[in-house]
Amino acid sequence: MTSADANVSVEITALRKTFNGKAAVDGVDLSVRQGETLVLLGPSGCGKTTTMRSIVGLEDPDEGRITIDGRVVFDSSKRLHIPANERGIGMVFQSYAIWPHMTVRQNVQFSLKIQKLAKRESDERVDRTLELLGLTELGPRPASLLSGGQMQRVALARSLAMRPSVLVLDEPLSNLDARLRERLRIELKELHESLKTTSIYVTHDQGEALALADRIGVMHDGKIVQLTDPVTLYRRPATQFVADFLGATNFLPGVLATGKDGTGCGVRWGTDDGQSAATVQTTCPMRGAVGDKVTLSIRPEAIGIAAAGGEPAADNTVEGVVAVASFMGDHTQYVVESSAGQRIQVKRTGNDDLLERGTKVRLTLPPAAVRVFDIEGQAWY
Ligand SMILES: Nc1ncnc2c1ncn2[C@@H]1O[C@H](COP(=O)(O)OP(=O)(O)OP(=O)(O)O)[C@@H](O)[C@H]1O
Repeated sequence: MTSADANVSVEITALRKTFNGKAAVDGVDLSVRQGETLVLLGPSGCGKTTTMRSIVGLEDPDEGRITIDGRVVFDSSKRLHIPANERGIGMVFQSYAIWPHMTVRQNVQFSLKIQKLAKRESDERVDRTLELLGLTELGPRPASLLSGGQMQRVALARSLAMRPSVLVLDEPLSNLDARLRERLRIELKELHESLKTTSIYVTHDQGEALALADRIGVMHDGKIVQLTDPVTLYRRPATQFVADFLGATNFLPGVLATGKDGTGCGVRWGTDDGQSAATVQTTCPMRGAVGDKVTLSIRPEAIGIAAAGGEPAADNTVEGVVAVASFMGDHTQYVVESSAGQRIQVKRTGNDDLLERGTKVRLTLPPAAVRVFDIEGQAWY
């Protein structure tokens, strides 16, 4: 019963879990590599927690198979379900779940009692873990007297002290305020770099996912719709849902105008019937027929903006008027009303002069930054 691939830590095959006849997890296949942080990201109700609870052993899935380091811990066809406490998984949840009547040190030590370690080894491990998480000074303090951030650090210390083969974290930072969340996010990242514990991290916070993940699996309606590294996910979303969920983007309706596979395709955009003046050349391969309805997507920071000087119309440019200009310190956020009537978001960083509301502008859409989605919302690569 061992996995063929030693680089795989957690292997999930055809996982399915229904509640009252409705699938919460609907055929998930997932391989988590040794030492990586894999983030499950998605909107509320998409099935992240149910997937995570199935891995940990707190949920009894209807179908599928789960292995951890080559050991089968769940197999519906064999009615095999190894209990949670025998799966060797450390868990950190949104609610801190630490014992308030114990000190910080006792909290961490208590988790090791289950492992029946010799006292000296247990003491050493506790010391090392407290040090790793910057909790040494707080060791004697009753856990009830800690701040939220400190409590979450204790919860993490408690799991890490057990040296789990896999660490599962479910929205561990979501009860903390924004500043603390950012600080702990950096600490988590550093901790992972030094320990390389295989981690599965569940969140609906895209910033957290991008910052922490080696790979992100985006979930939608119980399925993983894209699984890749953060940069690819952001730059090459596979579906319109992913493009929309991860970061801001402009969606513009258009009609396929030209194109041969291998050279990219051109889209008349602006209105559903393609009657506007602008043609956008893209590097996306041709996957449809001229006249098909498509949706263009371009990120606000990819669009160039400059005051219009009466230049002749050219491909990949759009004329418009600044409707909103918001200076945000490190960037400026514009909303431009295009000549075809769309409102297009543009984000500029750097020291460009601010373009005031009412300024006539020309937007530039670089071909490689434009993605094309068909009416099913699938991207063309
Ligand atoms: N114990 C349960 N009984 C009935 N329905 C459930 C149960 N647990 C989850 N569900 C349903 O299954 C679906 C997936 O829930 P799940 O908690 O896995 O989603 P999630 O992506 O983790 O959401 P959130 O971010 O809000 O926690 C939801 O529709 C939810 O209402």
